[in-house]
Amino acid sequence: MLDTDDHFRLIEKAVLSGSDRSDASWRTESWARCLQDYKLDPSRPTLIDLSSKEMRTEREFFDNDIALATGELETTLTMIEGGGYSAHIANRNGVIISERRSRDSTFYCGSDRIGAVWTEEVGGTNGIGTALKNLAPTAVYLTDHFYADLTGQACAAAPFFGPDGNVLGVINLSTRNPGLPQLAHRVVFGIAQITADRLETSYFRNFYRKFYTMTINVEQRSPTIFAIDSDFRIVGATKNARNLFKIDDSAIGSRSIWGVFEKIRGNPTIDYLCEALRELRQLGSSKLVDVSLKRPISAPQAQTSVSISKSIKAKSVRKITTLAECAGDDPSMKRNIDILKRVFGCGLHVLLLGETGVGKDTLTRALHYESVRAVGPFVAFNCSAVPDTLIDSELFGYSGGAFTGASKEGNAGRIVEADKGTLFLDEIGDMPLQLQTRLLRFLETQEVMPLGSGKVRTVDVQVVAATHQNLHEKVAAGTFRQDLFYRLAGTIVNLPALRERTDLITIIHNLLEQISDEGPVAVDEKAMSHLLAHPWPGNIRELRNVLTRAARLAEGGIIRSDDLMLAPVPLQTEAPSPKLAQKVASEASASSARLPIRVHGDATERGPVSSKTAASHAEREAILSAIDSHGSDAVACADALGISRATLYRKLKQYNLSLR
Ligand SMILES: Nc1ncnc2c1ncn2[C@@H]1O[C@H](COP(=O)(O)OP(=O)(O)OP(=O)(O)O)[C@@H](O)[C@H]1O
Repeated sequence: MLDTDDHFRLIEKAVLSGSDRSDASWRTESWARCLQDYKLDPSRPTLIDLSSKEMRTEREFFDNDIALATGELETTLTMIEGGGYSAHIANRNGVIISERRSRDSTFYCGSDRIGAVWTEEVGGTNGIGTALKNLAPTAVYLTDHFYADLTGQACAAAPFFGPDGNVLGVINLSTRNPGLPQLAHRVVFGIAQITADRLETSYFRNFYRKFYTMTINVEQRSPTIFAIDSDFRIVGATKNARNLFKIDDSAIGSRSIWGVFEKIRGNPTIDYLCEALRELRQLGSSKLVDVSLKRPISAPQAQTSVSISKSIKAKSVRKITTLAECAGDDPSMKRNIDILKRVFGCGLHVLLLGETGVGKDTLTRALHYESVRAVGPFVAFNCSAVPDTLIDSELFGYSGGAFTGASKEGNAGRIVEADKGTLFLDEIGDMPLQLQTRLLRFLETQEVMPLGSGKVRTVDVQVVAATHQNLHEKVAAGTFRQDLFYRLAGTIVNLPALRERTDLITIIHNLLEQISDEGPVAVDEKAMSHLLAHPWPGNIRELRNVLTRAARLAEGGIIRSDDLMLAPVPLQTEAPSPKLAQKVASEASASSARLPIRVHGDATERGPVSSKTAASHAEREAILSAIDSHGSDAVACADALGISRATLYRKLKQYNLSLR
């Protein structure tokens, strides 16, 4: 340990002259902050320990994930045994919230205990605080410390980042071992960084456990991982992925992975990637999915390899329904699919008509994945989910800075993202009139010109449009262009409502196979007769929801009529799902004094038959409460309400609401 005066002189000289070892400018800068900004005295350490009450708040940062983190510390300690190190996790406030000590505590740094605050403002130059200040790994060896009292210890710290790209905490390894060579400490420093990266990866995978994760193994060590949904839309990206591929927050939840790889399309590895994604989707029922690609990829700045994994049981992964399953045993569906198979990919656009929940989206995906286009992207765009003002830029793209609020990077747009693949335009009836003209031009020429780019790009896209609305009526009312209708209607296919199909039993069996994750589930005779008699206004979606719930309630693997809880025939034209109906009912019951309401599907049925306004009011309240609980997570909100995302977006638009 250095004499206090000598240490002060060393600091003063470095700060005043700005001279220090060229590789230690970070140290001079930190010392300067300690002296000039925080007014610390190197001879008088003023360290802070938090009370156990205060610690409860500090731990909340890590919630239930603390076990995950301390598990990593254990592993790390076994790697550096013998050096006398202890391992810590500090939260983003610089407070140590978890600790693992080596068995021999001779070289334990007593001030590095749980509850100690190690921000640079309090602890001077130190591993945790300075790593947090610079958001970079930092090794603080002996006299690098600001306080003279700490110059006998060595620490190696590395920050790790949360799923939102912001710092989550710091891994710190420290020892007072006087015989420790600096070289050995450098090795430990490397291990601290590996631990931080592993932790970041674990948090990311855990946070996005319901999604696919795609890891790009770039030469840089920091984890480069994307979380993608089943439409290949990016729902999350690690800090390094954001930096490397220039992803900003506006891209999360909106850009597809194909847009990110746009610049490197044509690369054999991307084709390989498509192949693996297809494989991923086809993997059966309850296997863990982990697809790795070994071929090099020339992503920006690195020779890399790509691996995609889904770390949860495939039962939670939406299984791709096959064309055969879509057809079932219904002659009209078989005929429809026969026609669609012939025209798909041969230049004719397709228009699917049918009530909500009949399977328009599902059928389009099946067509895509069972066609030659399967190696290309499947891009779904819901015209009612995007505010009218954004449809243009989202669909046709824009170049960087094309308008106020546009991202610097620009956006290729969904049409370009779908190049060589399929574009599913859901709720086409909601496409604003002025954009219908633009869409028509694209359908005629297969050319797009992103906003502000001035460059025309030719693409090869199979378009499938869908709607539950009556387009003829819209054409007659002048809200849908007749020429667009005819252009889209290269092939028009009407999907039958579930009550019109002749194969309900087959569909029930197929659905039970898809949803029963804890062994086979059967339906008893009485329950089956109820299922066959129900009119299914919500079509396959409603049937699926009813069966999913019933399968959970079923005792001994047999669904009985009590498990079905079928809703009476709805009052509204578009049936809310059972879950939404239930929520609507309870909302209604809360406001029953003001709004007498009768809602189907619940024992709380009351009062005279409702006015539509009252039902809408309750429905709006139910949606608001889902948003309150799930914020901007559209999937969770839709799940909670028991409706599809598309319906959620439509209802948001209808009630003039938005996700937070
Ligand atoms: N043939 C099928 N077999 C099993 N499940 C199906 C089938 N068709 C549709 N589904 C399921 O029914 C639900 C609704 O399907 P989908 O979203 O494709 O309907 P949609 O007609 O596009 O609805 P909307 O008009 O509301 O967007 C989904 O959960 C889907 O998985």
